[in-house]
Amino acid sequence: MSRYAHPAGSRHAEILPEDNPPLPPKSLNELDPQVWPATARRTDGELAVGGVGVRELAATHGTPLFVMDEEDFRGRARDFRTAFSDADVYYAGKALLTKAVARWVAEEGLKLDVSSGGELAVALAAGFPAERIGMHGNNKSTAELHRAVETGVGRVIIDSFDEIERLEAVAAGLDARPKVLIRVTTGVEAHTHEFVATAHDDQKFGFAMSTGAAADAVRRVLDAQHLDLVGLHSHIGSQIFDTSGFEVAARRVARFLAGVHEDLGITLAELDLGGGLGIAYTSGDDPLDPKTIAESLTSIVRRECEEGGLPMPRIAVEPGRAIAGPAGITLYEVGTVKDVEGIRTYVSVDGGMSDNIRTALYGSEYTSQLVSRESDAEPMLSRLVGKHCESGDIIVHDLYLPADLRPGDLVAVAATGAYCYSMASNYNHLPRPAMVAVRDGSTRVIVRRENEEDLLRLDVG
Ligand SMILES: Cc1ncc(COP(=O)(O)O)c(C=O)c1O
Ligand SMILES: N[C@@H](CCCC[NH3+])C(=O)O
Repeated sequence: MSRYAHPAGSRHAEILPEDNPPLPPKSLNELDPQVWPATARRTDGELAVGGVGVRELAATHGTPLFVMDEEDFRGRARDFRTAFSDADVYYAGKALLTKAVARWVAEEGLKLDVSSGGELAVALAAGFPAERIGMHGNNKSTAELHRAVETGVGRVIIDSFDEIERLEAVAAGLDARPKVLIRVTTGVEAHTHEFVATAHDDQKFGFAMSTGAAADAVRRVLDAQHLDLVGLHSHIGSQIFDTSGFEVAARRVARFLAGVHEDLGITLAELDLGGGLGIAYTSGDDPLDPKTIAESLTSIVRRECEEGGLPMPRIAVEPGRAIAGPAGITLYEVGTVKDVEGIRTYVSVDGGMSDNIRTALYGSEYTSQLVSRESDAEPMLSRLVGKHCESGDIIVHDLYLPADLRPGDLVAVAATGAYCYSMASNYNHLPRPAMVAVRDGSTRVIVRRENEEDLLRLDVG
């Protein structure tokens, strides 16, 4: 079970107790299909994804390298579309957004959630239809709102009283009337890391239902002449494994919808229940499947609406991680193997917290293996670390790698498709890795590797 999955408080940068290492796995070469991308296979010992061997990928494109299994990504997008066939599925671009990814999303018939002007710009550059985009953000600037309204995004999710005024002014200036949803917080304590729980009252997102702010926001938006209120939005957090948090939130927000109907005589047609479905980072993780969650949410909303005497709204969801996460791996080359006698072996690779900040930030767990070959050597208790000047620059806290691991070997970390590239940095002036999409034996660079020129491009001093 991932540490991340527990409401463990601020466990970021915490080092696991040394006396409690995990048990070695049965095999160091076996790929758990729950954790690795759908097309991942070992052929003659070497890992291939999308029919392309990792040695060829590393030789041609260098390391670290993000490798996206296009078939896996598209398959998961399709699974959501099928499960939510009577609803709207907005892929949450914050998990991973490139022009190619935006096109996959469009081709698979999903809509797109963007949470900044930058994400909107990437989507538009990819030719993503503006009317299928929803715009999020707890502090959207006037310029961002202007761009969203001017380009005709399908909806804006309002997050603050200031934004109501700002968006009304922007819309009036453009003589437009954008569709808007109000983001409410339901008071649900999601079972996840506190940094990514978003529905309790003491945090920055949305309008609290418990304090009356949400009801106030509804009234103010209704008074705004240039805003077309179409629904409510609730997102409880991210990397969640149990249905109960989603269910309680769905019930509360559907009741609130019924309250709006009763008090104001207004029927809001849309109910967006956000994203947040967890994925398997390790074999112990047990993710929910889209079909189960779709059935449960739909029946809860239906029941509440029947009881409140209002028509069933159109449901929307916003999965990000559950579509992009399992489709991606990161390929690294081992640089040094350092045995700290009696404790563990530190395996340093050519990336680190600049391409995966999640371990340092949330104490996340990952699965990693030697992938350029297989090995029958003894399992060696290891810590996979990067090349940054931080002792917290850890990619995988505790794992077993084969004792014959040596510099030049390739290791892969699974389930890095979401929130790794999108949260990458240039710390220590490391160029950000390239990203390739692999499918049916062919490889396409979808984001090129940064180089020294890129690192110096903005430094005009
Ligand atoms: C409003 C909103 N929608 C969707 C998501 C996507 O979440 P996830 O990637 O966990 O599905 C997030 C991130 O937590 C979010 O804040
Ligand atoms: N970035 C986070 C999740 C935040 C989701 C966006 N609201 C992660 O890596 O898990």
